[in-house]
Amino acid sequence: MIPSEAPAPRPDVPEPAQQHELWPAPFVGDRPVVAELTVPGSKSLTNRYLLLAALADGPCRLRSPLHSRDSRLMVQALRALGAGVEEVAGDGDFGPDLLVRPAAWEATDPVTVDCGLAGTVMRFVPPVAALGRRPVTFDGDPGARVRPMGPVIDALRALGLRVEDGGRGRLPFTVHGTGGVPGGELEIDATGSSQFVSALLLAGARFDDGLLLRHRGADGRGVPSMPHVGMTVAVLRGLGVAVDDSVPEQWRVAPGPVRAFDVTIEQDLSNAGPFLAAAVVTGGRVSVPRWPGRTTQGGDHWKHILPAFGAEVELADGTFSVTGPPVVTGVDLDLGEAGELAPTIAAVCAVATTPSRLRGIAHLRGHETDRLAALVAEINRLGGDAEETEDGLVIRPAPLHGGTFRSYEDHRMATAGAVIGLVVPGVRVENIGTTAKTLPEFPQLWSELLGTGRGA
Ligand SMILES: O=C(O)C1=C[C@@H](OP(=O)(O)O)[C@@H](O)[C@H](O)C1
Ligand SMILES: C=C(OP(=O)(O)O)C(=O)O
Repeated sequence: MIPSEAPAPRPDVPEPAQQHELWPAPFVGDRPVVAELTVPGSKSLTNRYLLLAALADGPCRLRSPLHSRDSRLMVQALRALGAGVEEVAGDGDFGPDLLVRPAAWEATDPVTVDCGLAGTVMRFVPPVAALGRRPVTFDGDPGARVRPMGPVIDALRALGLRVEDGGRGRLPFTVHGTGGVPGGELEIDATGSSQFVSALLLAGARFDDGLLLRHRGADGRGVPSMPHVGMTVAVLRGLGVAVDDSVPEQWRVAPGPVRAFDVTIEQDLSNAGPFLAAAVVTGGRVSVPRWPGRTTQGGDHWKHILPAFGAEVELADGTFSVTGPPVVTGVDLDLGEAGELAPTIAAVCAVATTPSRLRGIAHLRGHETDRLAALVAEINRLGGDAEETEDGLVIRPAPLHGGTFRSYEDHRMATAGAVIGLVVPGVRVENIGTTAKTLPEFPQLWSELLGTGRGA
């Protein structure tokens, strides 16, 4: 069944009063996209290092960090908690470096933290706020107020903190720190997001007794996006924090200092995705220099995912290249480890010549929007044939036509619309500016990719 007008994916979130501009997605038709480009720094690495700098035992430097809405919200949150963050000139292509002076925890006056729509801010900052002495109120966009937060709030309570949330288990809520967290053993259900695990591990070394954290999923379900937990563990170890993850779904963080650091942030491999997908859907070739040889980023999965569509991939001399196939075939993929990549993948599936099935991504219903509903609605609005399953999507080939592709304040919905628009004439993406969440340069980089931008 192909509904002509699908329901709004988030009926619980009011429509923005303001009408957003429609961005005419550049259409290339039969012209293969051939380009080389790099993208700004990783959101996940930038926001982890920013947070850990506020907890470190001395001043820290982030080189080539991401500068986007999510990273700015993290900076503002850490400043509110008493850390100093300053921009200094660096060698990065996408903005200055950041110098961070760790937080002083003595202040007692109440503050408010705006989480925007950033999962890394709304989940990672509250356990850090618990270390201080001031009441910290967390709030965010209307879309953030429906994102799952319960496991972090419950964990803080289990650690002895007072958290006022009006019984909602969501934003807004206030954490009342008392100047320290005893720590100890905790059990949470992190089936809704890996960020619940990361949030507690990131602060865990600063708890008096450290932390022993166990995941116990409803119906035995596991933690999604596990590479992001792996990233958290690797970053902590790199800063001298002892983490034992030898038992599945259990993590022990030893109490101790977080060593001050000077790091260079890798480019965001998940955000490289739409550009790589451009090669796939147009039968072109896109290369990304400075691809890390070893990385904890989930975006490294492109190496395994893009060949499933028939593309050829190569990593040579630090440059990752993708050559698109003559005919894009559908895929059957479990994306439980890489849910963040699903909107881009779904866009490629929508223009593939055979059916696709994406599995293991039920938790995408709690991302920036309900991504499963949003993808179905927007692919079908263009004449596609997409359907939700219990844990993912089925997308069948159908002739697509132009029209509006709504983005629901979701950066990855907006870039998914751009990918489809490359090969479907007349696609207009609503609010392309929402890409500022993690990639404010998207419209310019997309023009450069197509040889129509600066320096073309
Ligand atoms: O820890 C992180 O930096 C992230 C974890 C993942 O969250 P989920 O586990 O909720 O998918 C990912 O999708 C998100 O974009 C970033
Ligand atoms: C799920 C995402 O973001 P967040 O960090 O806000 O959860 C994402 O960027 O795809």
